[in-house]
Amino acid sequence: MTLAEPSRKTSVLSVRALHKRYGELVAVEELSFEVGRGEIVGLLGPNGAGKTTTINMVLGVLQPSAGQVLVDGIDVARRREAALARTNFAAVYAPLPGNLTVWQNLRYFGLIYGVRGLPARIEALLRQFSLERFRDTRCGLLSSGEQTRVCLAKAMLNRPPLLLLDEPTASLDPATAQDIRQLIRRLAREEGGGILWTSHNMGEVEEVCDRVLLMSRGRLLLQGDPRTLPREHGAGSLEELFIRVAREPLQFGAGR
Ligand SMILES: Nc1ncnc2c1ncn2[C@@H]1O[C@H](COP(=O)(O)OP(=O)(O)OP(=O)(O)O)[C@@H](O)[C@H]1O
Repeated sequence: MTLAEPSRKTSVLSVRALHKRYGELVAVEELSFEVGRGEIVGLLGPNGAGKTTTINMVLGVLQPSAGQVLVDGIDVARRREAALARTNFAAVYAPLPGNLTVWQNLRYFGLIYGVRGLPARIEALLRQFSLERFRDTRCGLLSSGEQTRVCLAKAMLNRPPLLLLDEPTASLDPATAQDIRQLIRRLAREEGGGILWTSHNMGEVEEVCDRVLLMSRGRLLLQGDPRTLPREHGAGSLEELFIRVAREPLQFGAGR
């Protein structure tokens, strides 16, 4: 199957009964969820809830203790390379090499991903992310917002059906963060990929995400539309619901 072929599956990500243990600590427990085509799903939870562990298992960086991850219908454990060709990732803690220019970085990662027609793809991304004037600038010299745009351009090189974004707007000023959110929403709409997004900014989550998954202590406790979920649980806002789940996870079933 080539990347251009549409998949018959509607989910770009299926996480099934995923489990991760670090010695005695259960970091992720019986976690199951889906991300649909063109859908932006927020993965939320207090520090230590298991979000990064989950993302690393989706990326095939960490091996699950049990359970299964399917990217675009492909089992990551059995066909890692094919699954990874259908995903990409951006996070502030994974910046691009600062000594390479924007163009060199896009070329380098484009070669790793085996992108066909790479020069034209790079030019299109430079335009899409308003990066043309930084083409020959070393990434280490760019501002945080500009570096985020380059990271997102890199993440779109292979037109991934699944995009993982770990706090993509952390450290950005409010105006730049809003620009980035609009850009990401447009990408989901126009490119049709699914996005799994982590953030601690509940206002941003309400604005961007179609659905949220609220985790605590490794378990998925609540999920739903970020605009209606708080009311369903007697909270005035997503932030209030988040704080209640963080402080009283047992009320939401964390101890089961
Ligand atoms: N390599 C490891 N060895 C042992 N424990 C680990 C390891 N990696 C993570 N943990 C533990 O697993 C739990 C989940 O961590 P994880 O980083 O997935 O949380 P998180 O939800 O991403 O948190 P944050 O919002 O702070 O980034 C935490 O208790 C953490 O201390």
